[in-house]
Amino acid sequence: MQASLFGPEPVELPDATLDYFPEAYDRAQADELLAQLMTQLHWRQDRICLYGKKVNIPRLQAWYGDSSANYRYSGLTMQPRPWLPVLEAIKLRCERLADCRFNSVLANLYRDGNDAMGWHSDDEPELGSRPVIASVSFGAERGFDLRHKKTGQKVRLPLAHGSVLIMRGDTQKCWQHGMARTKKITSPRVNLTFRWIHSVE
Ligand SMILES: O=C(O)CCC(=O)C(=O)O
Ligand SMILES: [Fe+2]
Repeated sequence: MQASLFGPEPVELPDATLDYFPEAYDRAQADELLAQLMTQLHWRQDRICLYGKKVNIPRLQAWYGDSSANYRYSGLTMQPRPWLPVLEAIKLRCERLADCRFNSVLANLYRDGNDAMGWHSDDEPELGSRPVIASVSFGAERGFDLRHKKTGQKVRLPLAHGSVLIMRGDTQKCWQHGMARTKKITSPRVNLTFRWIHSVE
């Protein structure tokens, strides 16, 4: 497969390094990959403890990677599922675009505009100090919100069907990101974030 025809488009923000490839995949490829990811991934409903109550998180998730890429989450050690061919192919494309390697991917399925992700940084110790994260989007275009931790500056990047956003440098240290609910969206979106997990003892 050829590399992206367009981009990267650098997104100029203080204390962040972002490269956006709006058409890493063309429309036909992106349609096909969306269908494969929706049907092939082992989507599950995770629950978190909120004010002492177990509640469903507002999206479905799946975790794949090398068997060594364990990570700890709320006191549990999570084992990734072994790679699927569709994920390995997308991983390779991201490794070429980002010029680095990934050993795991967190997949999120936003079934419609009611599904969302709260403000956070991808700053777990397993990710190291200046992680490179490649975020691939298929399906409904949703607004990816960024908020500077010190200045409060806010930006919304609409992430297109078939796009790749690469976050690196101080992006996680200085910014939070999230995805708000929206009544306007009634169709699904799949997002894959490729990461390198270091083993932490
Ligand atoms: O769905 C997105 O675009 C963001 C996903 C995300 O922030 C994450 O998986 O950590
Ligand atoms: Fe994130």
